[in-house]
Amino acid sequence: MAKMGKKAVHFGAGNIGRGFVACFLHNSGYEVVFADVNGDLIDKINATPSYRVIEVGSEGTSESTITNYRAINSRTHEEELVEEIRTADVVTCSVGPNILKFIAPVIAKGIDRRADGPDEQTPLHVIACENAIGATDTLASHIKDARNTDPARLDTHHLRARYANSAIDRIVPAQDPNAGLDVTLEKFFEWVVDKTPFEDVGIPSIEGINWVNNLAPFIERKLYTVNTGHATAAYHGYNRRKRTVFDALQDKQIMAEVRGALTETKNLLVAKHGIDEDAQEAYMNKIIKRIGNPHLEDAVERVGRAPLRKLSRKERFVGPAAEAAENDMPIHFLLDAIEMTFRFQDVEGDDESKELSAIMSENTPEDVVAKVCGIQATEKIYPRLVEVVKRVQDDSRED
Ligand SMILES: NC(=O)C1=CN([C@@H]2O[C@H](COP(=O)(O)OP(=O)(O)OC[C@H]3O[C@@H](n4cnc5c(N)ncnc54)[C@H](O)[C@@H]3O)[C@@H](O)[C@H]2O)C=CC1
Ligand SMILES: O=P(O)(O)OC[C@H]1O[C@](O)(CO)[C@@H](O)[C@@H]1O
Repeated sequence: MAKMGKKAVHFGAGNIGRGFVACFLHNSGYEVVFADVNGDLIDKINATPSYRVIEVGSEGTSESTITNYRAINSRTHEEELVEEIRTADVVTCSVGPNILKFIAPVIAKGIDRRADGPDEQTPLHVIACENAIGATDTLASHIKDARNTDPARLDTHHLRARYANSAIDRIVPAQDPNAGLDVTLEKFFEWVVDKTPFEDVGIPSIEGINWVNNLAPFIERKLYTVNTGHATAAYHGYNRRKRTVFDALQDKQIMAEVRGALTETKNLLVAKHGIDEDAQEAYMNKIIKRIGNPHLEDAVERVGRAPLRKLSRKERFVGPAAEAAENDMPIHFLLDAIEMTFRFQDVEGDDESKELSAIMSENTPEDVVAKVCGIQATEKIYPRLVEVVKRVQDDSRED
């Protein structure tokens, strides 16, 4: 039976927002106020009293029903949203790492209006649920930016808000446009949150969260296994004209590329975090099975979306490859995946793939590596990335 009275404001009423975060908040007794910029979606949410979350997998299908939510357009109804944040218990988001700076100002205004807890009001618990290392820290730094908050009150900000990083893992593919608000997703989920920022003010009771003291190994293991593997399959699949990730993994050569890339990240994770090698091997096999779920119909273009973000310094390919290279570990398969990512250009509906294409045609290989991957000439991986970029540029000139 759901407990009443708690409120969460969730930015981003998309796939992971409706299908995962809001679902868990609802099941834990929260009223969920969605904040989004998509007017049609807002109207649909406010006109639909419930939606279904449908879990699919080889074990069969199961459903749950989500109720007790509302939606606010953060572009047109800022004052209303500020008040919701002032009176909320939790703020979460799943908008994409590049959008965090845009949602920060309204959150900052809501926090500035709160009472200085914990006696008067418990500080707001803020958790960003994005595929990025330290996404909540990034959001917090935008919120605390003097342009967004009251600089005079920064030294008491921690009395009004606390920030915890998280790792979130669940495959939620693009949804059938005729499905309304319903979300179809995989059964598996993992949501790990750093509990240390909340310990003295109370950890929110959200069923399903694994609260930990040290998030770093969890987020790196997740990003460098699930996301590296998934994106490797997607980019190789895209370049070999496969439709879905499942289709890509039926190709033995692509499967070998995925296994190769994940073996390279496994070597790094084992050496860096002391993760047991057999446990990591088992995790890797489980991930390969998950990303190959035939029931998800997950298009390679969705999984490959935003290639510039995915080629950046702290992300799923360049992050582990740069670190492995510094430690003289093999990175052959990661470089293959990076090459396939550089070839993901001019994809319909993906602005970053168009931007990538322009960057590739207007810059030297050295400048591309610096601009896109954030890698310096002094780093061991640098000449190998330059070689990859040069090969992709040469091939495009021949086309
Ligand atoms: N779909 C998945 O399988 C998973 C996604 N994630 C992460 O979750 C985040 C969101 O991914 P999805 O839900 O798949 O994307 P999505 O595109 O389905 O949802 C994003 C939502 O954010 C909204 N939005 C955009 N700008 C906004 C703004 N300024 N203010 C408020 N809302 C705004 C969009 O209108 C959209 O409804 C990404 O960081 C992704 O990496 C993490 C784990 C799994
Ligand atoms: O925007 P991104 O980083 O591709 O995030 C979505 C990805 O997150 C994952 O669900 C993993 O949790 C991938 O399966 C999915 O493609």
